[in-house]
Amino acid sequence: MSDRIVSWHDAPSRPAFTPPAGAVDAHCHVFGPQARFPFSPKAKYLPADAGPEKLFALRDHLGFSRNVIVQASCHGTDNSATLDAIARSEGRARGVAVVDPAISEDHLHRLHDGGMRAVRFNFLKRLVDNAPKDRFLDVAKRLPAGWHVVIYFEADILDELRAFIDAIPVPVVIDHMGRPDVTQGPDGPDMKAFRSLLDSREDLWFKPTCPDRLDAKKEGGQGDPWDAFAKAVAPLVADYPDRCIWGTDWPHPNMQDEVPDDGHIVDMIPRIAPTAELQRKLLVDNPMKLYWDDVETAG
Ligand SMILES: O=C(O)/C=C(\CC(=O)C(=O)O)C(=O)O
Repeated sequence: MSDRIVSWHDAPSRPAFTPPAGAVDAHCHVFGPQARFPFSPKAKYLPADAGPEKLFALRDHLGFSRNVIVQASCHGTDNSATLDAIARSEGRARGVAVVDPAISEDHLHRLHDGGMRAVRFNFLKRLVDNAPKDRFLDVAKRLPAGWHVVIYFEADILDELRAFIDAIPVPVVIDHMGRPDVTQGPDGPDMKAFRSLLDSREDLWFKPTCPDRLDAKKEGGQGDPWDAFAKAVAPLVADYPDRCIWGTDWPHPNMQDEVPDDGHIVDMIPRIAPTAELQRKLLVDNPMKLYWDDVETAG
């Protein structure tokens, strides 16, 4: 297939920021390789291969120790590519699965054995055909012990999702803060609404991630170095330091028109988490609690 998309930098810079020992890149994906792991017939984008070797080389290049690999929508509900990457990581990766809500308990436990610790519910219309809340809630009630739910949505449907989120009986992690308009600033309506969601339950976590998406030129932002993102997001990390986790979002699905430099993405970290204590929480303590609660110390 000649038109498979490349959405990642082939030679990202080395960041100026050095992550603390044991740092986790808690939001990244793998694509294929397609010859072994074909994309879903329902995929909304067809990327070039971005497999585990590339991901682990990037992890080392950026100074990270671990990855949380989130099943990308182009692989649908067949988690084989993500499970294969976890299996190749020598214990240094765990995952977030996407499942058919009718999945059996047995299958969920096999996913657990393969390193999955959460399911993702994706509400972006450009990525999935449907997002059945009642069926999502049913599977949320049947997850293995210790699992959580990851939700991906855009700010304009937050209100509509509140009752659904309230009803989820396990901890919830929100991808990219529910995609607020960061150009509104830290006190804009989108950030206010997101703070009100965070205040509604203690076991709600978030990813202060994707400056490249949220402050993209095509979203009305300025692009790299993503100053509006830094300004809007730093106060959120300061106010909820025990409930945030961070990731690169490599290989940046659908970002082929404004491919970010991963070194620059990492250099956003000290701008939103300026102290060593905040950095340790964001990159080590918090993701370890969610994904490696069976491991005593990071490293
Ligand atoms: O991965 C992300 O963070 C965002 C994505 C892709 C995605 O979620 C998927 O394919 O499942 C996006 O906004 O296109």
